[in-house]
Amino acid sequence: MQQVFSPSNLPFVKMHGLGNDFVIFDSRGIDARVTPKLAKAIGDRNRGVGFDQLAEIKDGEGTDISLDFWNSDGSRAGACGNATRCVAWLMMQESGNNSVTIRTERGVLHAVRAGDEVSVNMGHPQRDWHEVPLSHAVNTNHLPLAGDPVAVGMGNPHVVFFVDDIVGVDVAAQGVAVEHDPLFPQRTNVEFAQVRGHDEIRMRVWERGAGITLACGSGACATAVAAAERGLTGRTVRMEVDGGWMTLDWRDDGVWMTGPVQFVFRGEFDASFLEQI
Ligand SMILES: N[C@@H](CCC[C@H](N)C(=O)O)C(=O)O
Repeated sequence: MQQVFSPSNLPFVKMHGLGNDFVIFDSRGIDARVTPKLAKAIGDRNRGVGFDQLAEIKDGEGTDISLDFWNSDGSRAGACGNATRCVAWLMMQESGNNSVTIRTERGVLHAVRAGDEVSVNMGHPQRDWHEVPLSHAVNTNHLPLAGDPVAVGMGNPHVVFFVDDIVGVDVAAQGVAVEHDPLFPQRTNVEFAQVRGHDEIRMRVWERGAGITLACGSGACATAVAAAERGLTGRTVRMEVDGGWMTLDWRDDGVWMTGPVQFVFRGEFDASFLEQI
């Protein structure tokens, strides 16, 4: 019988990476598990705590830990780069080590300290249509959509539009329309990118299941891959998102993403809140 969360076993941590904010649970050693209903209630910015994503730490499987991710609409996500960096920081603070291995839906990720920032190898990009995934076979470098975007899977689906004037993009209106386009059977994250030079990109994002966020780590990785594939940049870029700056480095062993993390507070839920869910 699965244990139901109760205030005594539901402490949480609030963190953000470049303003992409997270509630982090540590479910290691207990049977209780997050549910879509619980995630959606906690993610409500008026009635709950509010987050872009919830990260649930579970026992490792040949790794230090495992991680599951939930969006604020209660949907699951196969990857969450900024939350991975935040949790990696927590684990490194706990262990005193400078690296951590993390099992996620997309496989084993490695994170390391990078000065006062955290780097994570988000793995290799998925470029075949069925890996992204898309609903049918198309050229993922030139999707049959207005704006000629690129599709890249990073454990979750992304579609990247290159634009000349990123300030003028209506991210919400265009983002929600593309998120729900039938070409994406699992919906998609939507990035808009303006290339500033061979090693610099400005990116804004509409996230599947969360809407506009100040940063998206897997989206930044997808954008860096798309730009390099199109020959618009090299494989190492500095990227400015609404929440600040990060570095992307597409190496032979995967796409490394580096940026800051910020601990905000530790909290615990009141029983009256949990009882209403
Ligand atoms: N902000 C995350 C991406 C979170 C998941 C995304 N909304 C999805 O549903 O795939 C990141 O930093 O990667």
